Amino acid sequence: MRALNNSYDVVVVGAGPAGSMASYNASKNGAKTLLLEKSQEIGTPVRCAEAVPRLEDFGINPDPSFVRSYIKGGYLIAPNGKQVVVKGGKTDGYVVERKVFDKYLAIRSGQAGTQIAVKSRVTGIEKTDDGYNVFVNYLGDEYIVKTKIVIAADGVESNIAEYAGLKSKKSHKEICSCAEYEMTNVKLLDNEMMEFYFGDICPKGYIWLFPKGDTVNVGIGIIDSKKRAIDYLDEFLTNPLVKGRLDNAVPVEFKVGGDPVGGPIEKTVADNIMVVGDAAGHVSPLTGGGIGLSMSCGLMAGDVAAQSIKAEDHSREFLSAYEKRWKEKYYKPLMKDLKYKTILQKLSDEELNAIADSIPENLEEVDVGKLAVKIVAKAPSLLRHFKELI
Ligand SMILES: Cc1cc2nc3c(=O)[nH]c(=O)nc-3n(C[C@H](O)[C@H](O)[C@H](O)COP(=O)(O)OP(=O)(O)OC[C@H]3O[C@@H](n4cnc5c(N)ncnc54)[C@H](O)[C@@H]3O)c2cc1C
Repeated sequence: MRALNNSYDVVVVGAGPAGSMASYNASKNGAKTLLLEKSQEIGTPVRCAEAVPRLEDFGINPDPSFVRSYIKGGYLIAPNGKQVVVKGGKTDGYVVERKVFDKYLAIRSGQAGTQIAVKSRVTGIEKTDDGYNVFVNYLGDEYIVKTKIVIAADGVESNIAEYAGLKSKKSHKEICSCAEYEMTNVKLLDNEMMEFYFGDICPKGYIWLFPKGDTVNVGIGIIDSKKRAIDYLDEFLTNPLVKGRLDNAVPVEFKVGGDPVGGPIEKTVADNIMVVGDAAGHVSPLTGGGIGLSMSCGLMAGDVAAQSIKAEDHSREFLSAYEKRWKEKYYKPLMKDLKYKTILQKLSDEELNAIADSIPENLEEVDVGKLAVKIVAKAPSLLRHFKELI
């Protein structure tokens, strides 16, 4: 493989959204960059519900080749069936075909100058005087690629950062176990709205229905439960909450995966290395969404990598500009989401019902104080959670 017989300014491990965006920005800003992906086809296997934020905010045209649905909001559905409608903001976006979308992002990076090697698994990295040796297995042959900077974008299964002593191990309580059917013949409440179900039917997580053109992603994410995610999902298919809407549904794809919802890791840079995306915990602990965050933090890492090459300074101090940038933008919101998730996980079905029953149709006209009093009147046990929020 020609691309592996070379040395680079920047080697990015993993061609997910984080890696493709990081390599795109590194190349665009002049760094000689290699993107390594262990899969033979970028974007596969898919382990995702495929909802992405407004792509226009990343300068990406929402091309029909990968956009399957436009999303204008979602229904949050309590155990008693009460629906709370949320629209705009973070719920505004698309459901994409990730196999095509991830490949599109890699192609875009290749067109900016990135060398790409697929079916190339990184098996280790070794610190050198000013950079790293990256060990790559390609079709059974071992290669050593020299680089000044490594960007670890190797997702939830990440071990590249740990080779550099950066990542703390996440416990199984911080990884959401997910299972998902992509199904056709599903009747949605609205073809432009997502549906989210909460409560005992999906312990410490939620069930989702995301419109995807002529199919729907029907999935579940749970934590630390007695049964497997797929068992809860199969039970849900006949739940009265979706009565008559999934009766004729047939799966055309099945996906499983882990979502790191324990919050961001603290240290994401060391000399000659940066960590980004799922590998860095750049995922909302509340929603499990990480594509937008990975893309955004990937751009930041690629930008700082290119600056570091120009400045001929690849030290931790220089690369800290990346950590400073993502923390300024995302650290507080991620920690807030972590707090909300922790509270949400403790709510009983009765408490979830009390909250949903008290929330008016028009959320914009809500007086938060009066709403809190109304909710606590319905379920006094909720008072302890309000105290946690203060
Ligand atoms: C079931 C499920 C549903 C989800 N739904 C959504 C959703 O609807 N919206 C959303 O925003 N987020 C969702 N997420 C989260 C989202 O998928 C991730 O946050 C996102 O993919 C992170 O991007 P990334 O580039 O960091 O990692 P990834 O997309 O995981 O990419 C990492 C890449 O690194 C490669 N790699 C790993 N190790 C090596 C190695 N040693 N050598 C070479 N290559 C390697 C992998 O093959 C992979 O291609 C979901 C997650 C799950 C599990």
